[in-house]
Amino acid sequence: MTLRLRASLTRRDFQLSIDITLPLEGVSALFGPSGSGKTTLLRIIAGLERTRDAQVYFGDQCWQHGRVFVPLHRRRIGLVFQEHSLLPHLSVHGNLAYGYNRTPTAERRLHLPEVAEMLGLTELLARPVDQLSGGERQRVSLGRALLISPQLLLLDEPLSALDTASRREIMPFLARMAEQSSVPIIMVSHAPDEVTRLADRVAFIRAGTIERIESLRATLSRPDSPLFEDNGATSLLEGELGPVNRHGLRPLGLPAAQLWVYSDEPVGKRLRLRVLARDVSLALALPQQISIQNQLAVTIATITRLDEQRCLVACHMADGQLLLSEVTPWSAERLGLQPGLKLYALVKSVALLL
Ligand SMILES: Nc1ncnc2c1ncn2[C@@H]1O[C@H](COP(=O)(O)OP(=O)(O)OP(=O)(O)O)[C@@H](O)[C@H]1O
Repeated sequence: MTLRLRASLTRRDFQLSIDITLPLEGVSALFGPSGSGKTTLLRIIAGLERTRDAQVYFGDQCWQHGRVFVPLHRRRIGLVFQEHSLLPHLSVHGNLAYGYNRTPTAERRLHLPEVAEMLGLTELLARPVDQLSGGERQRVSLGRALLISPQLLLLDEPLSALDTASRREIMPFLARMAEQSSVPIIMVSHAPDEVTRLADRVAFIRAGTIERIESLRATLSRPDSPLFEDNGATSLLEGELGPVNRHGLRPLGLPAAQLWVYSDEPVGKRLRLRVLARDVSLALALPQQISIQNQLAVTIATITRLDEQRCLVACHMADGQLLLSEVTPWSAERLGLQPGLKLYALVKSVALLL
């Protein structure tokens, strides 16, 4: 299933010109700088920005083309914005039930108890929404949008009004919602950590045009990815969680490509892990007397000179996943690094993306 979108729009200092086909499975992030047109694009998809000559097709449904213009409520889109827009005089339950009760019975696919459970709201159902934290309120907004059983969820920077602790708290719920609800999500974000954590693919927008659409994995494997602006190059690894050892650590991934992590998730659960390239060192032999637990046999795929002081070395792990390491050009020369060389990656720190 895809969203096909063609639209152009001119404002005083701003020109939007879009012609894209966006796959709709899972989470698509719309990533770009402030003023690049992210919200405008979302509004065109929702039918809130009525541009002449735009064409919007959701799968084989025509939402806008020529004289056809389907209004927002008939597009069956769930919307969540930066600031919550809950009904202040109602409880959590009242807010969740609001859209649900207005959805025709035949179209209801998601129901209140399961959505409340998914978003950790079951214990809060009786609470008035003005007695909730910012993060809890945003979870209610997500639940309310889901309970109209939408065909598509549009999230416009849903976490950006929250403080760091609330963002961290809500991310696992968002991830779970994306995984369990099977509703495709388009999420506007300018936070690389959100995108790395939640997205399956990224559409990069700049000055009113989509520069490219690529899978998260593809974007993380190129050294010039705009997602690296904050933390430098980052690897995204995936694996199944193993049982806890006597030190409280658990293996993630296949035995030959295993990283040790702390986690309370169940055995067998697939988890994403983020590793910053600057936290990965390379060694020609397996070091013996070293505190670093995570030592992996890898093979160099490519070496890219980033600047005077840094080389990015992309390595294949034994399971085929790509692990990036940042080293100095001096180290690269000293170790004789070249594509095809087998060596060891020492991973100083990993972050589980729950
Ligand atoms: N109602 C409006 N009238 C005129 N210009 C507008 C209007 N809304 C947005 N703009 C302009 O259109 C351009 C794109 O705005 P848009 O809100 O889509 O960007 P954005 O990428 O979502 O930005 P941000 O990340 O800051 O929210 C900007 O130059 C903005 O100033």
